[in-house]
Amino acid sequence: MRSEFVVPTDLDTATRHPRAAAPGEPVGEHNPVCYGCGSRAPHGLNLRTIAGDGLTVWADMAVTPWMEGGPGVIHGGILSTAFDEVMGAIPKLLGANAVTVHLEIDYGKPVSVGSTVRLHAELLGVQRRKIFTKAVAHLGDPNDSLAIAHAVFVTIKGREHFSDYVENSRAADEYRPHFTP
Ligand SMILES: CCCCCCCCCCCCCCCC(=O)SCCNC(=O)CCNC(=O)[C@H](O)C(C)(C)COP(=O)(O)OP(=O)(O)OC[C@H]1O[C@@H](n2cnc3c(N)ncnc32)[C@H](O)[C@@H]1OP(=O)(O)O
Repeated sequence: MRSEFVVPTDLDTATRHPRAAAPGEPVGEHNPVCYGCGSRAPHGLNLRTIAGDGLTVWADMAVTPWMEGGPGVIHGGILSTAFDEVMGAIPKLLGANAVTVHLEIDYGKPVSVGSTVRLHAELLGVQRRKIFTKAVAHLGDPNDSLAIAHAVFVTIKGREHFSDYVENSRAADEYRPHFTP
């Protein structure tokens, strides 16, 4: 499948954090009310991302009727959200808090409502605070991809980054103690 994302040639390697989820274990939600992974998000994907071998993760997403875009197929924005979420678990394997600064999707084939898509993401490398990732969506054969995504995440200091916004969170009551000096 075609992708024009240019992966820098001078990326550094990185190692899995000693306390990161082991292969086969869920990576865990970064926010219980996150649209992508939150188990308590009233609307959302409720994706459960699992650590793979090395610096990889995967998740399965059932494509249900509310995800429809074109007749009978998934909306590209939903697939994009799922990619962002799954690739966003890679920084956690490195023990880092990070947010997306760049997300690029190449859509190769329509994805049918009723199917279950597997999203598989891997670390490409790091460069200073930047974390480069790639992901593939498929129906069981990773070599027969439906779509490919690339994303760049940048590490942040969680409290600093979210302090001006945390009061807007549905879970503000739970977060407040962590943000009070
Ligand atoms: C109790 C506490 C709880 C806290 C718990 C936290 C949990 C962890 C939450 C995770 C949540 C994930 C959720 C899902 C994924 C989202 O949905 S994330 C949401 C969408 N993303 C955002 O809102 C990010 C908005 N952007 C920003 O806030 C700022 O750009 C950032 C990320 C803080 C970076 O700003 P900065 O610190 O000033 O850094 P800056 O020097 O501009 O950039 C750093 C590097 O990134 C590069 N860069 C910046 N933008 C780009 C770009 N668009 N393309 C390529 N490179 C870029 C820069 O060139 C620079 O590179 P180098 O100079 O090292 O080569």
